[in-house]
Amino acid sequence: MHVHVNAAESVDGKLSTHEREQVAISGPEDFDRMDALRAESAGVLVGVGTVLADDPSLTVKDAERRERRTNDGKAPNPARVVADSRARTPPDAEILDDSAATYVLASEAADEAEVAALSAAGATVITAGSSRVDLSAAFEQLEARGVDRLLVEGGGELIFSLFDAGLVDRLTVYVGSVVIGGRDAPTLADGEGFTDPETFAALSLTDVARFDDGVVLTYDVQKE
Ligand SMILES: NC(=O)C1=CN([C@@H]2O[C@H](COP(=O)(O)OP(=O)(O)OC[C@H]3O[C@@H](n4cnc5c(N)ncnc54)[C@H](O)[C@@H]3O)[C@@H](O)[C@H]2O)C=CC1
Ligand SMILES: Nc1nc(O)c(N)c(N[C@@H]2O[C@H](COP(=O)(O)O)[C@@H](O)[C@H]2O)n1
Repeated sequence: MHVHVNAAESVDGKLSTHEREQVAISGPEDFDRMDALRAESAGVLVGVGTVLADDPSLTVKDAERRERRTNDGKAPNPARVVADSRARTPPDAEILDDSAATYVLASEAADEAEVAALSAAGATVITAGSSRVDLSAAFEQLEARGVDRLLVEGGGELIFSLFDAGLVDRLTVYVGSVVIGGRDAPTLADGEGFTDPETFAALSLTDVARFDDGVVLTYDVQKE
């Protein structure tokens, strides 16, 4: 599985406000760059925290990009994938409309009735892990279904877990020219955090580019 994490943060590293409400940190050029990344992906992954906060659609917005995908024999939109240990995704969430396939990665702790409701709403539920989604195992099941290239859009809890599990290949971060602040505002990588410097995720900076009134930093992730 190739995993590319892309997100937008303020200069102080926040993904949104302390109220966890969606804010547009990117400008039009960066949203278009993100749309191009979606069009190149087999799946777009977010955590359920992002679904609950933002209710994103995760579709390719540009019609020409969707047409190119169709001409290449692909579905117009990549699959939508949500990491959702307890199957909390609302059955009327945007990611469950009929514009693309949707996978819910759940754990064995998910309530059977919630799983059934998501299946009835059109999702394919993949179970991996006892109390939290085992991301490596879930990715193996996605690959078996042809989803072999993931764009991860957030949020901070999920992104930290992916780094912690050594699953990230590439990171692009748009740094918008704004300060959001707030000790409880989500950051690019939340979770428990690393303690031993030996275990920090090591990155290699490969590009710096200006988009809108901010910069996009591109990193390859060093793997052992
Ligand atoms: N600026 C940006 O680029 C973006 C900002 N956001 C913002 O991020 C915030 C949401 O982020 P978070 O609250 O951190 O939620 P999140 O989107 O990272 O979801 C976390 C949830 O995912 C589930 N999960 C299942 N398996 C997991 C695993 N192995 N590791 C970690 N989580 C797992 C858990 O239920 C966990 O609570 C919102 O405020 C949203 O607006 C979200 C995406 C992009
Ligand atoms: N790249 C980026 N920049 C921002 O400023 C953002 N607020 C986000 N948020 C994420 O964008 C996605 C929206 O998807 P749809 O337009 O609904 O398809 C979603 O993943 C948000 O969390 N991203």
